[in-house]
Amino acid sequence: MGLSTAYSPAGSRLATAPLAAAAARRGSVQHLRPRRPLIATVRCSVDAAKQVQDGAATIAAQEPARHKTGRLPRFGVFCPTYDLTSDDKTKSWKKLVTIAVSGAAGMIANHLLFQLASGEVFGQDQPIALKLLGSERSLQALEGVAMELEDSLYPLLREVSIGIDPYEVFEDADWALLIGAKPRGPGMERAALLDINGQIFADQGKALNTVASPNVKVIVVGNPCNTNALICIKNAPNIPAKNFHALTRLDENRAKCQLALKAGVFYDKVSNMTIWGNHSTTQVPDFLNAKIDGRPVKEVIKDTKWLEEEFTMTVQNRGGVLIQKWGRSSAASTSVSIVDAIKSLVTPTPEGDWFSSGVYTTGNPYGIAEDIVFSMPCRSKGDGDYELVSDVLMDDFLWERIKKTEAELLAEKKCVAHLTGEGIAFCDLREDTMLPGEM
Ligand SMILES: NC(=O)C1=CN([C@@H]2O[C@H](COP(=O)(O)OP(=O)(O)OC[C@H]3O[C@@H](n4cnc5c(N)ncnc54)[C@H](OP(=O)(O)O)[C@@H]3O)[C@@H](O)[C@H]2O)C=CC1
Ligand SMILES: O=C([O-])CC(=O)C(=O)O
Repeated sequence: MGLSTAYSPAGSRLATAPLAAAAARRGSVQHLRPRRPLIATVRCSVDAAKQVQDGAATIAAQEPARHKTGRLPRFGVFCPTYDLTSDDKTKSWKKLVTIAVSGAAGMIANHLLFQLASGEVFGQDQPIALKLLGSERSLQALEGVAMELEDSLYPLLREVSIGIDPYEVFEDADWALLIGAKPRGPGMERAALLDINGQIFADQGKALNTVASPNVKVIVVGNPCNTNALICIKNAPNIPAKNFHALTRLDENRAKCQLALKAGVFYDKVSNMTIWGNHSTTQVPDFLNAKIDGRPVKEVIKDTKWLEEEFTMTVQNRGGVLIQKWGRSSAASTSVSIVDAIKSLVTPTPEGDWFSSGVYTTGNPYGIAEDIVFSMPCRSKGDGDYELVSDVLMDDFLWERIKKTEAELLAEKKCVAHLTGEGIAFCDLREDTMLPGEM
């Protein structure tokens, strides 16, 4: 079987043709693709060692693959030399779902990609294509990830492709799981993190707007995820704002775990768990509306001081405590929570229950400031969409804390005004609040 690794210049006709087609489908192109070097890799051999050695093969070797597929170069048996569609005809599978994942060589993705490929997330009759976004920095690692996916022989995994250009990787994506982001380093101001990562999400929002499926569902994981999601929304005007989520499901799962432990019940007895607000230490785990075995938490756990103080702080700081113990931030449990978040959108929410997600606030029934991304209680019919739950209780304790996390998000929004098209950024983060992973 042939082998090639190719480097292609930006803007080649072959590279841009699919973009033009996507733009034509959409009717208008809001953002033109920036011209910059493109590195894409073709993997059409099972000889991994030779692949790594052959790091700089020719453009010519890559172009035939692009001609045949009109898509990103693929890996292994997913190369265009093998026609997978002839196999699919004999199977009663659903139509292929295309999932783009950024930060695909990172720790969270290293769990998530295998859960996606196994069928655990979208079901055993749902074939998937994985499109992995990396960078020049991570390209080799990304190839390693793709090789491991191949070696796992997942029947539902019908395509693996990698790239470092979001305009290629996000093409026709039905789901975009945006994980890649720079971690905050020692001594780094939150404002600097907002700016560096915000730039990544502005670029990726533009790319999604131009080439993804018009109804793509986007889950932003990379921190600060609420504000990154807002930046994405503002840079993707063709995609409904409702389609964007900031991941707060890990916080919900952490809160459920703490309540179950305190009440002496198994996790599955805890329901209606809302995380309000920002994925930061100002987040509000709502014990007023949560239930244990169908009963209000406050009827089961009568220790209000524990709920207001220890429970709340444990959930807010869980990520940081974990980093102190493990030396790295949560990766496996984050991946599980991304799986939970997707499943919550593609399966009907059980009657009377709900789930938390960071979503766009415009039109919310609670009186939370409009035009930010705020974690709130959601329900889904299982069609990928959701509605906000309106019948929730509110008291002074809960509302006061909701206002604090709202204030933080409004301040973060001002810091990224230059990335949302709202003018000149002014960053005045009074308290330098933390991501859950920082303490
Ligand atoms: N919302 C939530 O609940 C949680 C969010 N997180 C966040 O998820 C993100 C990813 O976490 P994790 O997978 O553990 O992190 P890793 O460090 O393992 O991977 C992150 C990836 O981000 C990419 N990246 C993009 N820009 C930069 C940059 N400037 N410097 C360094 N890396 C960059 C890198 O990929 P490449 O080079 O390919 O771009 C890297 O592989 C982080 O922002 C983390 O804070 C973590 C836990 C929970
Ligand atoms: O700060 C981080 O990277 C980790 C994080 O979000 C969490 O554990 O909730």
